[in-house]
Amino acid sequence: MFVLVNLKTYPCDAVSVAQAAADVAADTDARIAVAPQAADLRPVAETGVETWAQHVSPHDHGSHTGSTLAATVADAGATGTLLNHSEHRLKLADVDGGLRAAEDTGLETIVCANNPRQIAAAATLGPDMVAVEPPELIGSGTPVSRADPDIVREAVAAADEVNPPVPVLCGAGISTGDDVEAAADLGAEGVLLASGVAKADDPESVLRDLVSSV
Ligand SMILES: O=C(CO)COP(=O)(O)O
Repeated sequence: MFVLVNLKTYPCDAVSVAQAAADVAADTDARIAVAPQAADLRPVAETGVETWAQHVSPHDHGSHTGSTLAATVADAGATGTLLNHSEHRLKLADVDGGLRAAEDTGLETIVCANNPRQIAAAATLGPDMVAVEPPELIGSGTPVSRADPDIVREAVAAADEVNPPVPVLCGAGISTGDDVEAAADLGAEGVLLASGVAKADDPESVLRDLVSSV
């Protein structure tokens, strides 16, 4: 199971969460990655943790004020990027363009989606992975793998129908090893989570519990 911690814009210390994630990954052989804000990519990557961007733009160098280029995040140490997170929705053309920009730079990609129909559309675009996150459960503390297991099962089936090798992650409310185990039982190959780690008093112990069953 792949555990990807999206730090969003939570007021946590990105480097100390990244260091904790790097330590837990080294001790356990679990695959754990951290996705900080763009400005924190380089110091996070310097901890040695697998580092992902939260978003990249479809653009190349030029007159694109406010954009985050795939080449720039890769240069800062990111090896992958999320696209189309529920809190950063994109036009279809920009999901496709972001994917192509990431691929050209050698970044791994995850396209996020709200539901199984969108997962099918996302998988058709050929990302490395897709992630289903029902918006109403994001930040709720109620894990999708328990609150809405069918959405995970149906997302796995939808991705399998259009693009069989594409792994499906699930996210929203995931915060314990039991939640990760439940996600795996539903066919997910990873989890995407945020508040359970970013808002924890002791992120390292949460991370250790998260990977205890993987
Ligand atoms: O949006 C998410 C991860 O990208 C999920 O957020 P929570 O783990 O806070 O529910």
